[in-house]
Amino acid sequence: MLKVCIASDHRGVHIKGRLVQALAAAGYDVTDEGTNSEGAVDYPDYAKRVAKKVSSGEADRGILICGTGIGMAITANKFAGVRAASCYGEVMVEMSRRHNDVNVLCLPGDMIGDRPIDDLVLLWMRTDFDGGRHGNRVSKICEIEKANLISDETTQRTGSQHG
Ligand SMILES: O=C(CO)[C@H](O)[C@H](O)[C@H](O)COP(=O)(O)O
Repeated sequence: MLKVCIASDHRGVHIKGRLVQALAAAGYDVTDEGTNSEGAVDYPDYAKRVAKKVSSGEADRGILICGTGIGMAITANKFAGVRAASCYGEVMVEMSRRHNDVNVLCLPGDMIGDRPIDDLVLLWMRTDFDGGRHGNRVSKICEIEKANLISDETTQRTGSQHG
């Protein structure tokens, strides 16, 4: 059974609990990486916990929830082998698996509110990658990632434009 790791910031914590229960009830091996209160936290800290596990192979899939899913996706995509996308709605969720082999689903807590999304997340969990021409394209993403890692090492780029 797939291992799935889940985390949220304060804008997604109201959804995380019920998703943990739904995933466990469906037989997935779920690890909850927090946050566990509504106190404000920084989404990169939680995206990192999940993305590290997916990147290392400790988890097969990750699920992250913040206000929009965008900050979580930006952070998770910094980790090798992670393909994270902010998706909401059946088509986006299904296509993220079938065409992009997305392994970290990022959800917009602000847009979900109290609506049940268990079915949407379970759809994402059970949808397989189509492979074929999509496999060639995802391989190109992996090649770009590999080349960028090497060029980062050689150019020793450091620093940030923010903060
Ligand atoms: O990461 C986000 C945006 O991409 C999330 O929406 C965060 O949850 C949001 O930025 C947190 O903002 P807050 O005003 O500190 O609650």
